[in-house]
Parts: sequence; structure tokens; C-alpha cells
Amino acid sequence: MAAFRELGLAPWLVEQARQMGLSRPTPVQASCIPPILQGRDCLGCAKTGSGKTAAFVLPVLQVLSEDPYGIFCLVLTPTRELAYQIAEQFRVLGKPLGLKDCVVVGGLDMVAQALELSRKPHVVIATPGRLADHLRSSNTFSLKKLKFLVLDEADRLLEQGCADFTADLEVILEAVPARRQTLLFSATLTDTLNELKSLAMNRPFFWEAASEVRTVDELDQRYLLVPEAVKDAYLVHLIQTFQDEHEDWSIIIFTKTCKECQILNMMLRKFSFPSVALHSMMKQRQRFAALAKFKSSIFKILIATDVAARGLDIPTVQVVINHNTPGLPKIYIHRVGRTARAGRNGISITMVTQYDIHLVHAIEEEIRNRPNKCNIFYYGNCRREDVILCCGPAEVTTIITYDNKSTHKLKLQEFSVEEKLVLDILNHVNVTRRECEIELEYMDFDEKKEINKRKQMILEGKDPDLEEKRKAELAKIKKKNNKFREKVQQTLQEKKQLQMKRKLQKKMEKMERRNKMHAKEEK
Ligand SMILES: Nc1ncnc2c1ncn2[C@@H]1O[C@H](COP(=O)(O)OP(=O)(O)OP(=O)(O)O)[C@@H](O)[C@H]1O
Repeated sequence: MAAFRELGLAPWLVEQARQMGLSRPTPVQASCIPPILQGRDCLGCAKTGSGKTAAFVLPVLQVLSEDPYGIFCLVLTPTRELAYQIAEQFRVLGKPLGLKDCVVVGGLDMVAQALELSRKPHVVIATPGRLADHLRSSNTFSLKKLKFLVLDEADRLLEQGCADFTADLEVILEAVPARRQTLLFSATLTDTLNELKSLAMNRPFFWEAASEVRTVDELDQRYLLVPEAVKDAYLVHLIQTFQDEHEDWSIIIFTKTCKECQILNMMLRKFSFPSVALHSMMKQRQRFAALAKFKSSIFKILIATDVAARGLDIPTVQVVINHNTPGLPKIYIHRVGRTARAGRNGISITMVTQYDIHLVHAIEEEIRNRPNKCNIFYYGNCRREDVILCCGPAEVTTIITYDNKSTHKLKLQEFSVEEKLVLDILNHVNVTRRECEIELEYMDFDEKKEINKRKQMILEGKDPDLEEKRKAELAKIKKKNNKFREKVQQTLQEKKQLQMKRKLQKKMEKMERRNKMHAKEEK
């Protein structure tokens, strides 16, 4: 692998990288930095924790140092916490330049942000919604001289989902010059390649380090088959075991909803676990405070929704627990990617109930990489044993390095626990959870959520009642489509499910038998 110096980076930047502990470039950095320095657009797809941030921060700083002005670079990212994390990398690596950066995210004072933007910072790091708000409401800053537009977690930014950025992106793309360099990065770019290509038109360079799997080899991926009703007892048992065995380990637990996140946090605290919650129903200052406490290991357990699934880089995280099986394999890839970063080891445990078995199969299917094979040739400074695949339409140079040494297991392995120990705490956990649910009802959590939603809509100039109607209609269509899809999927998965269900049944019978024996013994 070439050294940073050989990639065309200036000595001051190489030294700055070295001081940050980046002594040799990772493959995504070695492959993407030279074409970016040549002035090309770049689409970089590499596994979680492989150093994609520095792959764009370093060349942007190098070009900025040659002709510094503001606003020179705009970085868009889907979450507020990630925006601050990227800003920090720019700040540290760009220190010798006296780099001025500005973070523009929702939930914080808009006036202060407008003032900062008017002072022409070199780099703006923003979430699309808040930046679009600024562009719509003020003319005190301009993005017209922008040299670099970076979309980190680019596929998420273009995705249409519950947080849909497309309208805001349209506003932003109108405000940036057509003559610019566009850099797009993510661990899961390939599915949205066509949409992304329309953003990057300047001799785009697409790089994907494909191996047999989309997750890192250092990650031990497990699943835990649990009946829905006893899920929390398993969770408490798992955490207790990890804490007893590894005092210094940090754990992230992903949940499906904000409410579940809140309840689990309350519950774990009642069991005296050092946990904090992170979800979008919290005030921004609370969110930052929670993350800071977790990062500094004051609290060893972070319970979060998917707001923390992408990009967050916390080296101490050894364990990721999926309290629910993610509905989308892509989300699974990002969630479990919060551990086993930069060559470290980590373990992920996904809780699978009787209703989620088909999702596990979908995940296993998705984490297998299927490079689009065309012609094969050897390229530049790659080792002979690496096979390089070149494919895609003529205007895009697509280079995929295929790591043929990977011996990764493609299937998730079962995680075994001592069920008797789970049984011992089952009642206590369930009662505690119920207590927390009642406490939360008194806190009007659902009502607050509804009010917040309506407030947000009014701020966005939408009529909440009309929106509700539209959503209901959309949900109806979605339900119909889903039903059809489910039917097809069900037929395909029936055989596999039957096997798993038998296993589950045996497990439950075993638990029941033990339960009875337990009761007898107690008598
Ligand atoms: N060349 C390098 N040598 C050693 N460590 C590195 C190098 N480049 C980056 N790192 C470290 O690797 C970690 C992960 O980097 P980064 O957050 O950029 O990953 P990523 O690819 O963006 O992951 P994700 O897809 O989860 O966002 C960081 O702690 C970073 O400091």
C-alpha cells in the first residue's frame, strides 16, 4: 500500500495525519485520494470503519490550502451528531491552515448559525433540512463559489423514507455551482448508484473494495433466537454477562422506536446499568450530552434508535445488540458497523423473534457481495493476487478490487445463552418493564411526539391535517403492496422458517420443563 506522501498529499498534511494516528492510508484512501486530487468526482464505497471520512477530508484540505477561500466545501450528512464528528476531523487535520468551519444542523439556534455562515467559513458541514431552511430564508451567504460538494452517507441522503431529504437537497443543489467536484461516500452505495451518478458528472471515479461480504471480517455476527415475550429478560442477561466478563466494554443497543428506546433505558437504569438513551424525541442538547457521556465511557451502554446507526465512530464499542431485527439489511450493515472499526474486533448480536426469521435470511443474502462482473484486468499499484473488475457504463470508471483471500462465514451464527439464568430473572424483568411503561404513560410521551410532529409540519409550511390524510392514503397503498410482497416472500421462506420454528418450539418446551422443575424444587 502506498504511503500518504505518494498519494500526492503535501508534507504538512501527511504530518498532521500521522499525528492523528493515520500513518498509512487505508485502501479507500489510497484509491480515492489521487483521483480527487486530479479534479475528478468520486464515488467511494467501502465497509464501515474503513476510513472514508479522511478519504475526502485530506484531499479537500490539500486543495483548499492551495487557494483558500470561503465557502470552499460543503459536506452534507444525514444526522446532526455525524456532522459534528466530521467537523472535528476537518478541524484537527486542518489546524495548520487555521481552518474555519461551521456546523449547520437542526435543533440549534438558527440566528447564530446564520451569523457564522455570513463570516464565510472554509468548510460548512450540514444536515440538509437546516441548510435548506437557511437558503430559503436568508441571503447573507452564498454557495456559488463552492469547489467541493461532499455527500457522506450519500445513499441515505438520496433515500426516500421517513426522513426524506429530497426536497431539501433540491434547494441545496440549486444553490451550488454546476462546476464543482462532487464526492459521494457510504458503506452501501451500490444500490443507489444510478441516482448518485446524476450528481457526479465530472469524469466520476467509482471505487468499491468488494469482498465476499459487506461487513468486516473482524466482526463476529450472531443471532439470538428469542420468543417475543421474553426478549427483555434475554437483553438484561446479555448485558449482565458482558459487564461481568469485560469491565471496559461499551455496548450499543439499537431499538426500533423512540418509545422503546426510552423504556429500555428506564428499565436498564432500574437494574443499575450505566445507560443513556439517544433518539430523535430528545432535545438536541440532551442528545449531544448523552453521546458525550457515552464516548467518554462515563456511561457504558448507549440505547439508540437508527439515528445512531450510521457513521458514528466510537472505538470503545465492542458489542452491538439489535433489540429488533432491522427491517432493511442495509440498516443492519450500518448498525453492526458501529463496532469492529479500523481493524478492531467486535461482536454483534441480533435478537430474532418468531416474526423476524425471514428478515435474517434477507440480511444474510444482502451481506454477500455480488460484484457486477464484466472484464478482468490488473491495475496500477495493486498486488497481482488482487483481481480487479471493471464494469459499468462507459462514462464511469468502475474499479472493484476483489479480495479473494476472504474466508468470512456468510451465515450469522447462533449465540447461545444459559436459559436457566434468563428464567431466573424473567418475572423481575417483565414487572420492571411494565412499571417503566406506566411511568412513561404519565410522562405523556406519545402525546409529546404527536405535538412535536405537528409543530414540525407547521414550521415546514405544511397543513398537519392534510398531511395526515395524505399519509393515510399512502399507508393504504403501501399496505397493499407489502401484503403482495409478503405473500411472495412467505412462499419462498416457508421451508426455512419451519426449521427455525421447530428449533424455537423445542427451546420453549425446554424452558417450560425447566420452569416446572424449578417450581417443583421451590415447593
Ligand atoms: N489511515 C488510517 N490509519 C489508521 N486509522 C485510520 C485511518 N483512517 C481512518 N482511521 C480511523 O478509522 C476509524 C474509522 O474511520 P471513519 O469514521 O472515517 O470510517 P468510515 O469508513 O467513514 O465508517 P462508516 O461507514 O461507519 O461511516 C476512525 O477512528 C479513524 O480515525
